Amino acid sequence: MKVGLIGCGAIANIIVTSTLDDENIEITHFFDNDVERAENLASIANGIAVIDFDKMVREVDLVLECASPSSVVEYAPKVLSSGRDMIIMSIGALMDKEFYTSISKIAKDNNSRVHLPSGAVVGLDGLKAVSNFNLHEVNLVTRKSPKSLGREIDKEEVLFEGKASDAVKEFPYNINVAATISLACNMDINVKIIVDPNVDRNVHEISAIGDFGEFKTTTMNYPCAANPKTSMLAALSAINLLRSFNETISVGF
Ligand SMILES: NC(=O)C1=CN([C@@H]2O[C@H](COP(=O)(O)OP(=O)(O)OC[C@H]3O[C@@H](n4cnc5c(N)ncnc54)[C@H](OP(=O)(O)O)[C@@H]3O)[C@@H](O)[C@H]2O)C=CC1
Ligand SMILES: O=C([O-])CC(=O)C(=O)O
Repeated sequence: MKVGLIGCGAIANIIVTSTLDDENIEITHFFDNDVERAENLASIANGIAVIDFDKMVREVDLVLECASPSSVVEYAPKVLSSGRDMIIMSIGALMDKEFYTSISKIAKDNNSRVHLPSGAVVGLDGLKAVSNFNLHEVNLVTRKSPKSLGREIDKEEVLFEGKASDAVKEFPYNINVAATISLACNMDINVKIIVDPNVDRNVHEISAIGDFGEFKTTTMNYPCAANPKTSMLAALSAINLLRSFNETISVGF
């Protein structure tokens, strides 16, 4: 499977360096605002730094976005209308209902699919399982360091409390997980974002209550060295998704 990347930053670097020896995943095309970044990563993988986006789409089987919510809005319609599948990391873009509906239709009409990795949280398997079984409430509390959230503070502070659809607008690079959870359970979930000078992890706590019972998950992520907003698990979940396309037995659904 030939894969083209949009975005050659922290997530892309982990994905590329971790799949170099994987015979089923061939990351061949590298596209970024910053051509030098694309060239550097392309040289590691023996691939091509892309100038002509449309050409890249024609030459790959799948496009993996790990760039920004605005890149999803700009490029997803093109990729999906060409019949190519797409993996999206900047999932916050899909909280816009009109955009979500429009790319769903494009994908359906062109026989392409959108894949959303679980990203920097655990627990989506359970959430999906209970989502149609009278789920009452889902909450996410995210706690990150001042460095991750780009704040200079010396004591804990709640930066945001509200719905996921608003959280992704205020923190487009820090809370895509809220969008993933919302889409998994078909609910605009409750989100609290805390900046905490006493943590060096990106911590996400999910709690869900419904007729099934309740569950809580806590993910205490190491941030990526190249981008402290982003957790390593986000990249690892995309690698896991890429590998799942070649599995004959699927586990964990
Ligand atoms: N789903 C999840 O659980 C998670 C999702 N994410 C999201 O994944 C995305 C990638 O994260 P990460 O690798 O850490 O980000 P980085 O900032 O490390 O890398 C992103 C790269 O993409 C480039 N880029 C951004 N927009 C465009 C565009 N329109 N066209 C071409 N290149 C573009 C950036 O260039 P420039 O710097 O010039 O903008 C940068 O080089 C982010 O949106 C992030 O919020 C992150 C963590 C978890
Ligand atoms: O990586 C993380 O911990 C979460 C994140 O940035 C996001 O959801 O956008």
